[in-house]
Amino acid sequence: MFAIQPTSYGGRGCFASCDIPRGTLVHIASTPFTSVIFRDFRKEVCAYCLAYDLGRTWKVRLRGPETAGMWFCSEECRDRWVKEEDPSRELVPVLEVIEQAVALARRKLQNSKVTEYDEDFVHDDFTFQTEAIESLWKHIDSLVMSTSEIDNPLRNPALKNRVLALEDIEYDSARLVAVAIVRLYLESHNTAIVPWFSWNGFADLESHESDLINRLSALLESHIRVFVFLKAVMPHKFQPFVTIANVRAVLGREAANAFGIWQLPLSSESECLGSSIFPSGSYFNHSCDPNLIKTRIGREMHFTTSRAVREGEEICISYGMMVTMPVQARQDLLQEQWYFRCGCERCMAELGSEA
Ligand SMILES: C[S@@+](CC[C@H](N)C(=O)[O-])C[C@H]1O[C@@H](n2cnc3c(N)ncnc32)[C@H](O)[C@@H]1O
Repeated sequence: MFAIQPTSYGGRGCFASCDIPRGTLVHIASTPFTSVIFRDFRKEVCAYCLAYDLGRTWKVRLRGPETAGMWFCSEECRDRWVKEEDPSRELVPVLEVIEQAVALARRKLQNSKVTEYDEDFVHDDFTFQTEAIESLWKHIDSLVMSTSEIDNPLRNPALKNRVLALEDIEYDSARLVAVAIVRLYLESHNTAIVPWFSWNGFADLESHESDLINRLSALLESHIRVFVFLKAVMPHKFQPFVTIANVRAVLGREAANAFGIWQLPLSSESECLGSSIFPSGSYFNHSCDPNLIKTRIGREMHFTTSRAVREGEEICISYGMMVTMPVQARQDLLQEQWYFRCGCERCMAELGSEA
């Protein structure tokens, strides 16, 4: 019903291949390539259908001793998660190891006097030039490589505190990256995958890594901690895939492509419960006069036309609740939160008439 083609203002976009009536469901993005329910909410959000009942704790856990930090609203959801997300049973042990490492790190941190890193890698005078960022990552690589042969980064004094003092949001990022790395591992072992589910399909998405860290220097330090943590805890067979390039690939793509898992029904009071990346749903550009509505139905994202669309017209969603704002406020919000200058037809027309 639509094809992905280049646009003149913002990379690729989705263009109608035929006339599409209003109210047509043009796409369903079903299983995320990777996703995470934020730590604060994970007991209250079903790991399969994402049901959230105003803070009620769900009771169903995985069968067996591993809990992998997941709660389910029903046994049916639990069994569907295992069947659809982890048929090869590679993911649960990885998530479990992360959970155990977090618990251990928290205990160690409580018993030690360490509350901060010995020294941040990103100093006040750090310049966010590409070369500076690349050479910092090279430095991290050499620190990790010098220890990983014989041991893990927890034994390296320059890295240890960095792993121990991870923030909740960094554990969330670590889970998001770990799921993607398990997918990559499975793919490299020829486990059957659907096309939208390939690492290449994921890596083809846009990255906003440099915009992200240029705006908030702490994020570079944070990405480093996520990498070092995964290097320390991911089981041996996944280690060849725990590379700086892969960690940066996931975290950079999250910034440009993640769909927030918002509490339903959606309102300005809704909590953001987590984050999912659906490559197949990531080619819809933003418009301040959208003709497509995205709706979360359980764990799926549904994309439905909100008016009739002509063949050849671009189909766009709105990335946030901003269509009623004045043009400059919309531009500022999109730049601030999504790192791009909106080039949609409405903005161009309104900015043109203001000039
Ligand atoms: C989810 S991706 C959409 C697909 C993307 N255009 C691509 O080629 O991969 C979001 C990115 O597309 C670009 N984009 C989306 N809507 C835009 C708009 N209205 N104006 C300018 N750039 C836009 C921005 O770079 C944004 O970070």
